[in-house]
Parts: sequence; C-alpha cells; structure tokens
Amino acid sequence: MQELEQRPGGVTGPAPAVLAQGVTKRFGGVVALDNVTFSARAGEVTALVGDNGAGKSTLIRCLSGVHSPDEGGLFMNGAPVTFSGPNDARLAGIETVHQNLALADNLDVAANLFLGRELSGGPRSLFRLRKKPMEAKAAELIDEYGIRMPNIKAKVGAMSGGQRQGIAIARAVGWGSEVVLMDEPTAALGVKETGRVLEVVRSLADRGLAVVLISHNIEQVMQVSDFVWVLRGGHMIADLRAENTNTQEVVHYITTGVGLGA
Ligand SMILES: Nc1ncnc2c1ncn2[C@@H]1O[C@H](COP(=O)(O)OP(=O)(O)OP(=O)(O)O)[C@@H](O)[C@H]1O
Repeated sequence: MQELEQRPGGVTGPAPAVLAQGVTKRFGGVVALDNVTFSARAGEVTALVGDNGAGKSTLIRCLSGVHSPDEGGLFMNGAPVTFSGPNDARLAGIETVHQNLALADNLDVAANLFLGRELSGGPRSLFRLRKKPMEAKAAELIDEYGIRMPNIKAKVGAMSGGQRQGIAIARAVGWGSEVVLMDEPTAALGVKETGRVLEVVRSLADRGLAVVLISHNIEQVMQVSDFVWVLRGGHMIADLRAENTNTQEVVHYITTGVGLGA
C-alpha cells in the first residue's frame, strides 16, 4: 500500500486518487511510455502536457483502461488496480471526457446524460424510459456543475461547443466518479466558452474530484492547474507546482526537456 507519497517541493500528503507507477507501454518498436510515474490527487487539477507524440494519450489510455501497461502498475488511493477495459476503470471511478465527446446529436440533454444508464420500468412497459425522473436528474446535474443550458429538452446537435462540452463533463462526473480525465476540453471553443469550461474544470476539483487535464494551451493550463507534469518522448521529465512555475518555463520544458534555470 502506498500511504504517503513525496510531493514536489518535499511536502508529503495522502495517497493520490490515481497513480501510475513506472509505467512502460510499447507499440511494436515504439516505446510510447518509458518507466513513467504520474499521479493526481483529489481536489486538484493536474495537467499533463507535452508535444505531439510525447505519450499523453497513451498515458490517459492506460489510466482509463483502454491500454494495459507492459510494465509498472496503477494504484487508486494507495491500492493496486488492474483494468481489463474501460468499463473496469469506470466502475473503479475513473471517467474520461474524450475530445470527440461521443454525444448523440439527435437526442436531448437528459437522454445524453443517461446514455447507457437509462432509467426504465414503470407500470406499462418494462423498457419504457422514465423520462420525468431522467429530466429532473439532468436538470439537477446541469445546475450542480454550473453548466449554462437554456433548455435541457433541446437536441444537443443544435447546441454550442461549450454547452456540448458541459454535457459531456456532467455525464462523466455525475455518477460518483473520483477521477476525471479530460482530453483537450477547450480545443474547439471560442474565448468566452473556453472561460466557462475552465470554470467548470476548476469547480470539479474544488468539489473534491481529481481532475487530469490534457492541453496544448499552456496559458489555460496555468490558469486552472495545481500541478503540471511534462512528458517528452515517452519520459516524464518534470512535475511542477503551478504556483512555482510559469508558462514560459513549462514551454521551455516541453520544447527543450529542461527548465529555464538549467
Ligand atoms: N496504437 C498505437 N500504435 C502504434 N503506435 C502508437 C499507438 N498509439 C500511440 N503510438 C505512438 O506512441 C507515441 C506516443 O503517442 P501519443 O498519442 O500517446 O502522444 P500524444 O502526446 O498524445 O500526442 P498528441 O498530442 O499528438 O495527441 C507516438 O510515437 C505514437 O505514434
């Protein structure tokens, strides 16, 4: 059991919500991750940054059960876990908001939030969807996470990028998850909507979730993150406290592999 872990800056704390320890992942001759250690804690936004091909998606896929590490292990709250698919990770409390969002455009907000978890039953048909309770729960979730949604009965295909992102986030975190992995949540958004989505990202951590944020936009990362981990060529080269670094230094790590003082 991993009870305590050394934190950047020499501070110790409780075991992280999720930890990848010494993870190596190969694809044929390509070593996508080489002995990588990464952790994220409850109540914090932990950013994962790096250039194209650095290994970010591979690490996220290991944490979300899509890939099995070739070497190394995963831990949740100090206990070892193994996932044989994304469903295992979900059951353990790790949800992923993918870049493509995977929403059903021709369905309304409630139906999207309950996709795969529909409440059915009732007196007339075993499979009749219980629309009213689903809508009530959807409204509650949207409100709880501060997502601005004019009409939850509207089809999501007609909604803005920010609203769609909000629905995908609510769907991921509305079911008691502990860890949420977010892949480029603002990539397709305008300035205003980006700001709103970043507020939601921060509020998830403030509500006690461990949020892992992948982004190429380092300025945004610095706005919302507590820690910034830098991957380069499959190696974890830095884990930095956001308050002790800045955009320029993080970019320097990404592009050169060393900090500004080196
Ligand atoms: N399924 C796969 N089969 C073969 N090689 C892969 C596979 N997935 C990733 N790779 C390779 O592993 C390395 C890391 O890729 P990965 O997608 O994890 O990087 P990334 O940091 O997410 O990049 P990007 O920011 O471009 O999405 C790359 O060299 C990539 O080509």
